[in-house]
Amino acid sequence: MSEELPPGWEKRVSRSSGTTYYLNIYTKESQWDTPTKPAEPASSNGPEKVQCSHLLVKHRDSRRPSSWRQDNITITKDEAMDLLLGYQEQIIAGEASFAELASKYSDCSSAKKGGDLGSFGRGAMQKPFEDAAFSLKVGGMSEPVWTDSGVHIILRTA
Ligand SMILES: O=C(N[C@H](Cc1nc2ccccc2[nH]1)C(=O)O)c1cc2ccccc2s1
Repeated sequence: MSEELPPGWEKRVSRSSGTTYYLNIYTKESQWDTPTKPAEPASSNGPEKVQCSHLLVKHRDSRRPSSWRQDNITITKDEAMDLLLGYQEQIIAGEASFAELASKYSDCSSAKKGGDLGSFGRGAMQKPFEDAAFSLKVGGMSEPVWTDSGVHIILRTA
């Protein structure tokens, strides 16, 4: 029986194990499983820009341990994480909106806009923040992310 492969795949035999595998001719990625749908062309490099809101909790070792909320921030990193996890729980439980809690508790000046940072491309924000933001789908919320500013949760809005 002619084994018709979906378009974009080539059947190969592994030199080491003699096992059949399949090569995506666009991305050169290989897989053991027989493909059932056309090979995806090279995946895009992701969006050029994202729009995010964030809730930042600073601590005594933050790059700038001061904010609109508190002139001199003295809590420890552990205390900052505990606070942030509490906010995250409230948001996930639907007890409060992201924007509500960011407005009240974020140590970033973006708190005035419900945490909205606007749209930004790669290279604009501290790398751990950027990597988390660009890995989110629209509507997705990150796990806590550490930067030199403190610890954040990020909501991608566009
Ligand atoms: O760096 C800022 N604020 C810092 C805190 C901070 N550190 C961050 C690190 C990554 C992303 C956002 C961040 N916000 C501060 O107030 O000490 C920004 C505030 C705003 C406000 C509006 C739009 C962009 C930005 S970036």
